[in-house]
Order: sequence, then structure tokens, then C-alpha cells
Amino acid sequence: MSTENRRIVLASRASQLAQIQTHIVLDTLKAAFPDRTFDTSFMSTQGDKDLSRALYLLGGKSLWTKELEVALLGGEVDMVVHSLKDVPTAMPEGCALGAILEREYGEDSLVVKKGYTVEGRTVCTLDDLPAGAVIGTSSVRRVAQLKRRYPALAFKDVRGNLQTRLDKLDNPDGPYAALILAKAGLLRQGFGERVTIDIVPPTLFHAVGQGALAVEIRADDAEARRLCSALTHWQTSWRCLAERACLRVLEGGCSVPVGVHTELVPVPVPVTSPEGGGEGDVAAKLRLVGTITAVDGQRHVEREVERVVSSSEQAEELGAQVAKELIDIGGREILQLVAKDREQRTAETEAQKAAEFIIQG
Ligand SMILES: NCc1[nH]cc(CCC(=O)O)c1CC(=O)O
Repeated sequence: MSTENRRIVLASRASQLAQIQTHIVLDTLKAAFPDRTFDTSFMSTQGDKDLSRALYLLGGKSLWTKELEVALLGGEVDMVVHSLKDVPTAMPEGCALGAILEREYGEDSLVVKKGYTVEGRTVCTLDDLPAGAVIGTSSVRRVAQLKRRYPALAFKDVRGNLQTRLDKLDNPDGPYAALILAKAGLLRQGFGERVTIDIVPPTLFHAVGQGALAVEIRADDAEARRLCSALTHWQTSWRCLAERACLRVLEGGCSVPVGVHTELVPVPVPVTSPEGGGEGDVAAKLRLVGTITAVDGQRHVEREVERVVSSSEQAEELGAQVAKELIDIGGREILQLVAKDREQRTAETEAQKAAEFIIQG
């Protein structure tokens, strides 16, 4: 078989969301390259296996990606489909982002428990929730930002796939009044009707890369890279690369309370070469707002940069600049507090585990 007609294997986690996302990428590739053969392979990762510890304490890094990257580098699979939000900002040696697909929904949504009322009235927003109402989320970013504006609300971890979480929410004897979830995930899994309302800035800045799909390839696989060009949405790509550059400078993964908001408006550029068509022939006004919030919601820094950029590298420079400014206006201290808090909680969890072991033993 010639390399030109090589069978391309798409891989992802085995979760329902991951499989749906892989099929979105697969359908796009099949439509763009009808003569080629594509296959799928689904596997579980450490993040799928360790459901007991809070995500925040697992440390985040490559939790959802490692096993898949081993298969990619080993040549067993050719493209790994991820939620970009779950992809660490530093790619492993030999791996690269081949494509970032169009982001339709980056924001978070509030999902209120079925039949939940307060004094006979249905709950339409966070403001309608009574003091002490429990919000289910495993995201330190969401907890930190929501505590800041809603100090009377309570927060509790919730894990498992979307259906499990919704079942826990709707359980009449369960603790949760509402969940906060990524809108994109809800919609892709057919739960759009469960969205009570979107929670947007200035209340809640979404995670870096949230809502966008990404395809990871071997850095030296020119064929996969060519196929990926049919998947890329350059506007989403520039926005997300700026967001990721910001997070990379802050040295955080999905487990630090960093929230972002980006906007991109294409601007006309003079034609520089008669052939045209290259990345150099597009430009856009890019705006990135970056935020860091302390876990207790007490301290918060926010910085915004807007500039015309004409390449993905310039978009990344903009993201890095936002990060440096955030560090200078107090972000460094907040990140140090977050690291200390995590250390302490990890120690507590280990102590608790040891105690349980003694009781069982
Ligand atoms: N944290 C896990 C995760 N990774 C990606 C999504 C949703 C889909 C996306 O953001 O693209 C979710 C669920 C959630 O945060 O509610």
C-alpha cells in the first residue's frame, strides 16, 4: 500500500462525549477525502479510571491524553481527537496539534435540577438560588469565580459521565440544586434542553480552549498534517492558541483557576503576493481577556489586550503578553496560594486514605 492511500486511524477516549467528537472529525474528513479509508480506536485513560479523587488533586496534567499519545507515537493510531480544554499547553516531544476545529460554544451553562423550586418559583438564574444551595462542579475555576460573586452558595464535587452527573443532580434525595457544565459538551450529547441559562463574563470566564475540538498528530506526519488542513478553522485556532499561550506562561493546566474570553474580527489586508492564499494574507483584530481567581474567590485579577494580528505566532504573543501582565498585577501571588492549597488538600486526602486503610485492615 502506498503511503498516499494509507489507512488513517482516529483515536480518542472511550467516553460517550469523546466518541461523538471523534465521529464529528471522522465525518468531516470523509466528506473532504471521499477516496480515503478512516478507522477509529477508543481507549480509556487515567482520568477515566480514577473517579475517586477530585480532579483538582489529580494534578490535571496529561490525565486524559497520555495513553493516547503513547499509541500515537507508537504508530498504532494517526490522529487523536481531544477536547482542546483537556490538552496540556506543552505538547509532548514528537506530538503536535494538527488542527483546531470551529468553536460554536465556549461558555459554561447552569443546569438546574428537574422540578426544583424556591418558594414555589422555578429557578432561572444563579440569583434565584437560596443561600446554601449546592452547585455541583469539579472545576476549581468555576468554584473560584462563582464564590466571588455568590459567596452564599455551596460547592460540591461531581464526577462521572454527563448522564451520571445529570442523574445525581435530578435525584430527589441528592444534594445538588444545579450543575455548571460546558455548554458544548451538553449540546454535543443531545442535552441542549437542560441548559437553564449560560453563565458568561463578568460572572464566569470559560476555560482555555473550552468548546473547541483538537486533533493531535505525530509532528513528522506530513500526510496527517495535510488532511488536518481540511479540519482547521483559523479564527478559532488563533483565539485558542492565544488562550493556550496565556495559560502556558502561567504554567497552569485545567486545574488552575484561569478563565478567558476571546473575540476575533477578520480585517481586510492588502494583497501581498499575486498568488495569495497563505496565512500571511489574513489578519484579524484579536481581543483576549485573561483572569486568575483565588480558590476562595477573594482575590481576582483581570487583564485585556486587543491588537491586530496576522499569524498564529502573533496570536500566541498576544496571549503571552496578557499572562505577563496578569502576573505583574497580583496573579503570581494568587497562583502561589493555589499551589499551597492543593498541597494541603493532597496531604489531607493521603492522610484520610491511610486512616481508611487502617480501619479496613
Ligand atoms: N472537564 C472535562 C471536559 N472536557 C471537555 C468538556 C466539554 C466539551 C468542551 O469543552 O469542548 C468537559 C466537560 C465539562 O467541562 O463540562
